[in-house]
Amino acid sequence: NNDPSLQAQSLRDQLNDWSYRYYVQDDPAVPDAEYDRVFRALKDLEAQYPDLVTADSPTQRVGDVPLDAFEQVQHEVPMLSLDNAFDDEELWAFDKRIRERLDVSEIIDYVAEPKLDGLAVSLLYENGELVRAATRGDGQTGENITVNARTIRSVPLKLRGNDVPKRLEVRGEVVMPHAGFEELNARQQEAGLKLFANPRNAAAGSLRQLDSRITASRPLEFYAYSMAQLEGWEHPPTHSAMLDALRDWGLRVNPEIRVCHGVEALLRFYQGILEKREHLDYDIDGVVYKVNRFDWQDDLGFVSRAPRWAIAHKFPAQEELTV
Ligand SMILES: Cc1c[n+]2nc(N)[nH]c2nc1OC(C)C
Repeated sequence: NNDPSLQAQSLRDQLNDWSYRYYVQDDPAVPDAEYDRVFRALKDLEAQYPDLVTADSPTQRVGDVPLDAFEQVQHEVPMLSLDNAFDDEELWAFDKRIRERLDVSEIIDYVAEPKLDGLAVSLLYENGELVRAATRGDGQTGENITVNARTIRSVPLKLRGNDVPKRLEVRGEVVMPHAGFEELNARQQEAGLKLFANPRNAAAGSLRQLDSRITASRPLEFYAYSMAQLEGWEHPPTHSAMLDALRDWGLRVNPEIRVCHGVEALLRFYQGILEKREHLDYDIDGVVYKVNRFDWQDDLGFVSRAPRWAIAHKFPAQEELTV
């Protein structure tokens, strides 16, 4: 077909499909060179017909004009922190408190997730389009980092499929993988610039850049771990069903996440992730357990700043890496 608008649409769809395969399914469909070739073809087509450019085009990820400052964002649903458990007894006590409060005798299903050591971020999608990204800040007020979040390839600019919520707020962690961190510090060293102390600081520094071209040059990845606002879609009954929905919409969800039946299963998961820890591509500082059923999460609610229905089970501190 020689209709440039149809050509542009088909190139965009092709590139977005390949990105989904690469980032969400961890199963690339084509070599990077093929992706780049089609990307350049779209770029050329858009240069020839500028009014064909759409906000969700993969070519629109790198902003240009740096911001003077970050706007503030009020989180409609506060971004809370987590209580910690440092040993098995505290975990048994956590489970006991929950069963007593719910007044149930059955074994509780939890979702167990690696706790990524990065930066918590909120992504807001309206009618499937990414309209705003914000840092956690103090949990109530964060910074608007939308232009910077758009540069992260594993953040979809548009939700996948045509049956998407009217409004969806996704929460997750932005991390910098070890390999990217080492390369970045090598470049910083070369250029006589300051080195980053650890991947978490490097991710924070990269996300809070006023110039999104710098952010675009940094190896950042996003992993979704929960949903805050949801409109125009039937709320999933469990956290695990919610994570499946996020994957279907094109959000990357950590592949290590498991549903665990009771505390023994949580402790096995904890041991398993602890053994995997040094082979993972990114830093983690523990695992997070969440009651799977949302009706029970609602019954349990929150104490002051943290949910009663979730807890972080931290690892012993890693010997500090000497940079
Ligand atoms: C603060 C936080 C951090 N993390 N990290 C993971 N993996 N899940 C997760 N959930 C969080 O909060 C929810 C329990 C709301």
